[in-house]
Formats: sequence, structure tokens, C-alpha cells
Amino acid sequence: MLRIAVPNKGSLSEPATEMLREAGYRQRRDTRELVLTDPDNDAEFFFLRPRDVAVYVGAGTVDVGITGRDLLLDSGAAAVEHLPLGFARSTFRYAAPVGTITDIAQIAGKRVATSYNVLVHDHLAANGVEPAAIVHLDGAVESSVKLGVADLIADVVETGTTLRAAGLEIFGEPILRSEAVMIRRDGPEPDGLATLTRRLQGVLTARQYVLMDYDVPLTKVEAAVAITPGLESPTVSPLHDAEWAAVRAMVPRAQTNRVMDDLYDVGARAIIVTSIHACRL
Ligand SMILES: Nc1ncnc2c1ncn2[C@@H]1O[C@H](COP(=O)(O)OP(=O)(O)OP(=O)(O)O)[C@@H](O)[C@H]1O
Ligand SMILES: O=P(O)(O)OC[C@H]1O[C@H](OP(=O)(O)OP(=O)(O)O)[C@H](O)[C@@H]1O
Ligand SMILES: [Mg+2]
Repeated sequence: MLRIAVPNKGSLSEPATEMLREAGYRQRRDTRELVLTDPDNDAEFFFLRPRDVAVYVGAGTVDVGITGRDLLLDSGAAAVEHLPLGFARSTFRYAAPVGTITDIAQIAGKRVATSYNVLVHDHLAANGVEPAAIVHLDGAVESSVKLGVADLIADVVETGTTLRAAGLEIFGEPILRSEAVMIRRDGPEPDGLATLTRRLQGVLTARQYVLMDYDVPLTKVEAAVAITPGLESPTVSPLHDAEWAAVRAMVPRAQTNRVMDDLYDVGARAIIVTSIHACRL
């Protein structure tokens, strides 16, 4: 049985469970459940604190897990990124009271509050900057400057709303770009991981692509197919009207409207877009 660690709380928890459910696995209905067996899929799920997932995977007590790239790197565990999962995207950045710090060299001699001490220590060391202290906090790091325990922070930034509310602004380049990732122990792939990987890739593809169908005059098929090359090659079928063909292709979801405009311009009509429920490439 493949042993899979899943975040039990925080921003990773719900989307991780949702993704596994979409991939056909049983998931818990009650958030107090700590372990769940899915005998049909030869899998056992352990619901653990997001920060602890890498520790268990690194120790080899579970085979794989879902966590954040930032949490993985901060853990120092003997675990590696196996598959990026495309949700919980964020950057990890320095921020200070508006107008006070503009360059990471100015961090020298200052107090930095963070929940990610290893990330910050390594980043400052790599840049030859020596802070006065790295102050560890569990959360609500943005409040630390106003409350006087730090001069600046290093924290997760998504929309920047929390920073702005605290009177802080980012400076310097992002320390890291993070998202949810599937991790495994450093070394050979555990048995059964290939199936889980293919299933998750299927969910990712189904989320990233739509199916586009349209009719196009035979003389315009080549021009239309150049706009929708599909993943391998689009399906072109005859229509009752011998002058026209029907085309079906997968299109990146984000480009849906631009592609429809371009198809219309070359003469395609009856352009229909459908969501992909599941797929295996
Ligand atoms: N606003 C956010 N947008 C995207 N990802 C986030 C956000 N906040 C936290 N994360 C990600 O969630 C992971 C941290 O999970 P953790 O459960 O420790 O914190 P949390 O999501 O802030 O939960 P909590 O509600 O306990 O504060 C990290 O990978 C982090 O990058
Ligand atoms: O850029 P934003 O969209 O504002 O999101 C970023 C904030 O979200 C998370 O905080 P969370 O709400 O989880 O609280 P915490 O700091 O106590 O973990 C993170 O730690 C940041 O504070
Ligand atoms: Mg948080």
C-alpha cells in the first residue's frame, strides 16, 4: 500500500484533498479523521500538519506527501520535489515598513521575523548579509514589526493584502516562488507512485486544458489546425456538407478566448468549448 501524507489544516488542506478526490481516491469527510485507508486504490492517507509532511517523508515512514515547496525547503528533510501541483501559489519575500528598506544589504544588523528560519538563514548567508537576529514566529508575522519584536519580516505573499494592512511593503527579489508539491524520499521511487503520479497529472491536464470543437471549410482546415495543434494532433472528421470538416482539439484553458477569436477570423464557426472531467495522456 502506498502511504500518502496530506495536509490536515491550513491553505493546502482543502485543495489537496479535492485534487486527490478528483484523481479517484477516497478522502476523509470528517476533518478529525487522522488516517484513512482506500483499499480499492491500494493507498493509505495520513492527515498531518503541513509543516510535518516533509519530516515524515524524509524519515521514510510515509512514501510520499503533499506540502508547500517553501515548507519542504525549510524542513531540511531528505525529501525531494516529485511533482508540482499548481495550487497554493505564492512568493516568499522580505517586507519592511513603507519607505524604510529598499535593498537586502540593508538587512545587516536588523531583526528579521519569520516562520521559515532555514530559508531566511540560507538566503541571507548566500548573499553575505548578517542580520542581528532571525526571530521565529508561528504565524501573523506581519504584526511583528508594529509590536516591536522585529525590524522587517520574511513571509508568504499571495495578494499582498496582509502586508498592506500592516503598513509593510516588499523589497528585493522574491526569495522563492512556491506552490503545492508532491514530495518523495530522496532515492528510488516507491512502488505504486507511478499510478498516483499519472492520475495527478491527469487532473492537472484536465484543469489546464479545455476541449474545443468547431466546424471549418475544408480550404481553411490547415490554417485552423495551426491555431489549435492539440497535444498530439487534432481530430479532423468529415461533415455531411462535403465542403466542411469538424475539428476537435485540446486548448490551454487560459487561451480559450484568444483561440476562439483567431478561429473565427479564419472562418471557423459553431465553436464549442467543453471542460475536461478527467484524462490520461
Ligand atoms: N495566502 C496564501 N496563498 C497561497 N499559499 C499560501 C498562503 N498562505 C500560506 N500558503 C502556503 O501554505 C503553506 C503553509 O501552510 P500552513 O498550514 O503552515 O499555513 P497556512 O496555510 O497559513 O495555515 P494556517 O491557517 O494554519 O495559518 C505554505 O506552503 C504556504 O506557501
Ligand atoms: O498576500 P496575502 O494574500 O495577504 O496572503 C499572505 C498571507 O496568508 C498567510 O497567512 P494566514 O492567513 O494563513 O495567517 P498566518 O500568518 O497566521 O499563517 C501568509 O502567512 C500571509 O500572511
Ligand atoms: Mg498561515
